[in-house]
Amino acid sequence: MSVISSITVTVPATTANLGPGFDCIGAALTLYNKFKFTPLAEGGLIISVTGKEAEGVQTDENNLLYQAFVKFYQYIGQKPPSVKMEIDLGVPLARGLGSSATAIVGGLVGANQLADAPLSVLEVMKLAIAMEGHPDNVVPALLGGCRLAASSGDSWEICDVPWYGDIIPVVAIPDFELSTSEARQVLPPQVTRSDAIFNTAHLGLLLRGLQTGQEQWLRTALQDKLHQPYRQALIPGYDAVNAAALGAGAYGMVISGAGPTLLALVNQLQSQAVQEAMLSAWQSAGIMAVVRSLSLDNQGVTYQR
Ligand SMILES: Nc1ncnc2c1ncn2[C@@H]1O[C@H](COP(=O)(O)OP(=O)(O)O)[C@@H](O)[C@H]1O
Ligand SMILES: N[C@@H](CCOP(=O)(O)O)C(=O)O
Repeated sequence: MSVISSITVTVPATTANLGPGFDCIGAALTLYNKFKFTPLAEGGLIISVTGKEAEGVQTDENNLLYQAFVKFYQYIGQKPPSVKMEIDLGVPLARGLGSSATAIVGGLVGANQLADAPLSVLEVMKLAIAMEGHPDNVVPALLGGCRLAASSGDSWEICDVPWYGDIIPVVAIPDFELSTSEARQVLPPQVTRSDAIFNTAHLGLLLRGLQTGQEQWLRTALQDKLHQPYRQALIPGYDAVNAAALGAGAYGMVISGAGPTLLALVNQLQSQAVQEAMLSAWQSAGIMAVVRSLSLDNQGVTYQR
């Protein structure tokens, strides 16, 4: 076995659901968390966190990055080593940009590398999906790009979704948190057949719209009936920001992940106007926000020894 002094794992943020693809589609974005793992000869656990919102991350054994690290060693039947974990936060917490997915993927990949990579990427992916409970943020965080995940028995079919180059993701990130578990609690346990059909058709159209950039398809496709109607009430200013984004020429606006970040898909020409309109609408509703134009990350998780 080789001796590793430390390993740094970089994991991208994600935007899950993309409107009608609840719990099955997501894309990796150019915003990153970095996790450095150093084995400790003297024993114990040390967790340090830097970056904006660092005080929101636990620094004991309840830390999600550490829980994923431990999960990996349980899976391979070994005792987790003592470790120092240095977290550099670039992904805002509990905003619907997959911060929990970065911690789960980072912990599993960091542990796998420290242990000399006994698990394949697919095995790590299955563990990550099991920990997160749905695939749509951990899969693109791990593999990059836009990904559709479909379960097949106890395995997963993962499909790379082509993304037309001129479709730009603009994220409007408010200064309040909404935990994914809270945003899942408002969802009904059952949906009507007509709502299921609506989303099936719109997700199909979305895949073609993302691939071709066909404007009218994208405008129609971003609608959803499975989660957004129930979650909008948790996001003050939602209607105003949506109207502003559409008025400035966005193809559409959706809730990023479980929210509260709002994601507009735009073309290059409209990007600046949409960003300004979303920011101003949120400010008028009394909410501070950061609005950014991002790109798709096509690499997924990376690591350096
Ligand atoms: N870098 C991190 N290290 C450890 N835990 C993290 C990290 N980022 C997020 N978490 C945990 O995940 C929680 C947020 O998860 P969640 O509610 O699913 O929101 P998100 O939409 O950001 O994934 C945080 O409150 C924290 O407990
Ligand atoms: N499909 C999930 C996605 C949650 O993503 P996150 O980025 O908010 O963790 C959901 O909508 O609940």
